[in-house]
Amino acid sequence: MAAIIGVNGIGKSTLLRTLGKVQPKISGTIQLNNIPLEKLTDLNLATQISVVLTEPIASKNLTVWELVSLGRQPYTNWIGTLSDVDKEKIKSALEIVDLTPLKYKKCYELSDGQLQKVMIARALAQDTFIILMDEPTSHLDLYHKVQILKLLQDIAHKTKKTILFTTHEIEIAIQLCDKILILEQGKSAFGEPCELIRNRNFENLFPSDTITFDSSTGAFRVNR
Ligand SMILES: Nc1ncnc2c1ncn2[C@@H]1O[C@H](COP(=O)(O)OP(=O)(O)OP(=O)(O)O)[C@@H](O)[C@H]1O
Repeated sequence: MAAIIGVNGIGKSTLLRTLGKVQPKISGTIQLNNIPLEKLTDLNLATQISVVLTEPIASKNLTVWELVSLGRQPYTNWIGTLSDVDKEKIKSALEIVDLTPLKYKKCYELSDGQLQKVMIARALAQDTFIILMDEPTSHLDLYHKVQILKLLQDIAHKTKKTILFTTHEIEIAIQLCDKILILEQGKSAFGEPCELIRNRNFENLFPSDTITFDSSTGAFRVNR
């Protein structure tokens, strides 16, 4: 599980959306298993990368089951008939995020935290080895932020999927992520949290007259 962090406007969402081919790249090359992203068809890509963005869900009128079943779209025929395998994948995705009891609820009836779990389940149902998520914990309270990120960590470790997400929750990311990418103007650091702390990579993230990073606790302190 890896997080992309950095100050507002540094380009976290742009990078994530570009990696998922949701928007065209500005420059450079992106390869997936040595194949340039632009050479892959959208359908092929949809079996390898699932993307969860911050845009509100188009139809909250769908039930939880229906929304999660959209994750099977790359595998179903053109009318979207679900096979037994599709149904099994949806069922297991709902079980992983603990939403089985809510499967017939309409999405507009859910809390923000439950809705976020539905989006994770949709990505799981898509059954890709890479999941990209843009700010999966925005609008959640501290407890639910930690709950969602622990769930993602658990999924990444148990299923061996790569989960890459953007976040402003740097301190939680330091505690839960295997790797962190710190986006900065001109240079970016990528590595294990402890390695980044050792290399003092968090220390210049914010203006030091306002916020300093305490490497002994892995936390930020507001300068009074
Ligand atoms: N590599 C780049 N080159 C030029 N412009 C860029 C690049 N990356 C991002 N931008 C532009 O910078 C602006 C902010 O980018 P983006 O929304 O990705 O930042 P962010 O880090 O996700 O911000 P926030 O934390 O506020 O959500 C956008 O207008 C985007 O088009």
